[in-house]
Amino acid sequence: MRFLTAGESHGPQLTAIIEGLPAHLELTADAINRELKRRQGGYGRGRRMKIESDQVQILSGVRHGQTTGAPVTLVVQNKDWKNWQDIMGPDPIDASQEVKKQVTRPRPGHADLNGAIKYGHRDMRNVLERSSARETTIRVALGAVAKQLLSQFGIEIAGRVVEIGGVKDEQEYASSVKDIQSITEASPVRCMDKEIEQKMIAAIDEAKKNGDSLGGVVEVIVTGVPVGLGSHVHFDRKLDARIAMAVTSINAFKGVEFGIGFRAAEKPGSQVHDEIIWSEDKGYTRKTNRLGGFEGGMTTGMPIVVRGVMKPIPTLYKPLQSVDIETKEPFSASIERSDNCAVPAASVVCESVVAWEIAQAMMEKFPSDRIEEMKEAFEKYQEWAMNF
Ligand SMILES: Cc1cc2nc3c(=O)[nH]c(=O)nc-3n(C[C@H](O)[C@H](O)[C@H](O)COP(=O)(O)O)c2cc1C
Ligand SMILES: C=C(O[C@@H]1CC(C(=O)O)=C[C@@H](OP(=O)(O)O)[C@H]1O)C(=O)O
Repeated sequence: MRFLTAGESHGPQLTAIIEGLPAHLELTADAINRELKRRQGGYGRGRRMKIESDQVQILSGVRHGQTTGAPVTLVVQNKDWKNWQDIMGPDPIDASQEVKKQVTRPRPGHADLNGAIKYGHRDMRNVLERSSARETTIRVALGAVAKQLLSQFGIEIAGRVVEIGGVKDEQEYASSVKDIQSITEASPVRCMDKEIEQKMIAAIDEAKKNGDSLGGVVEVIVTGVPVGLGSHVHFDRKLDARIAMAVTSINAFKGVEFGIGFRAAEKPGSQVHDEIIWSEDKGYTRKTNRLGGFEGGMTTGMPIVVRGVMKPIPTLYKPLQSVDIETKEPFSASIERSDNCAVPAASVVCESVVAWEIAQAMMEKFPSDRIEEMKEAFEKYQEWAMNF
């Protein structure tokens, strides 16, 4: 199973094409729209989110609420496009026309300058339009499809915010996805602790007042995963490695860890590795889950626990040193609009990219053209693993 995405932040639409989904999977626009709405929420977002109200159109591969096995095309329109048509249109302009809203002032921390030099764009709009996290909209639509597939196998996924700007929620993850979902849905910062939530909100407000931005840490857990997704036999089949790639591909994500993650460096092996136990009703499990559900690039069957760190948003009202590429003069930042913290929204993106990687690993382990056949193979394997 694979996908491609296309689309600019202020272009007409975002598009994704998925190839390799089994036939007869129930898929509705409503299920995808619920996820798109979740991504748009969250404290700290800028004015763009007041313009957009993301809705998916399913343009191929689904008929009467079920996949047919053909490629699935998903489209989300940019409402803001109507304000950008003369700037972002594909038609050539003649020499007498002025290119409007040219960008010649690269923002430290964004893709502007590197992309401009690499692709030879004097107008850095040609870079920022695609490097914008607007693309995460369609990644969430893809994640919604993946979640739909995973739900057929009882695999559930939830995300929460565990840190914003140094304000931390130290509570260990809950093993119930439902606990996380119910609390984070009601929380504007998608945090599980009410008191800490208020401190996070205050930190975001304070940063905004100072023309600054904040990053943070998000956590995603996945339950119901069978043992043995991914593989130890080759580097690019290791599922933890693929998830790490997917998480750090989210705009502004700079690191990833599984289970106790970087804290493993401080502890002896006896306090890191999870002891193996067996029981008649559960088969092989682990006493603890410090390794976050992975050994040897494969799932252990314990919940997957993955965390990603997001750096603060690069577009700042507070000036940072940069250089205008036309005049070579230093300038002070002047911007129109930006998010000042997108960590809560990014937790939904993180869930989505993790869901996609797991769905893809499921398709590799139980390859099939029909969802029913895939379920049969899954159930047979679960029984085999239990009796092993
Ligand atoms: C949901 C989300 C919203 C974002 N919103 C903004 C924004 O409003 N302004 C901005 O400068 N960067 C924003 N970013 C971050 C940039 O897209 C990102 O820093 C940029 O693409 C450069 O890539 P890098 O940080 O991964 O190196 C956002 C990221 C995410 C995940
Ligand atoms: C559009 C979204 O996020 C955008 C991500 C983004 C960036 O530079 O990454 C910059 C902003 O774009 P704009 O300049 O149009 O306000 C955000 O609003 C979105 O999340 O849907």
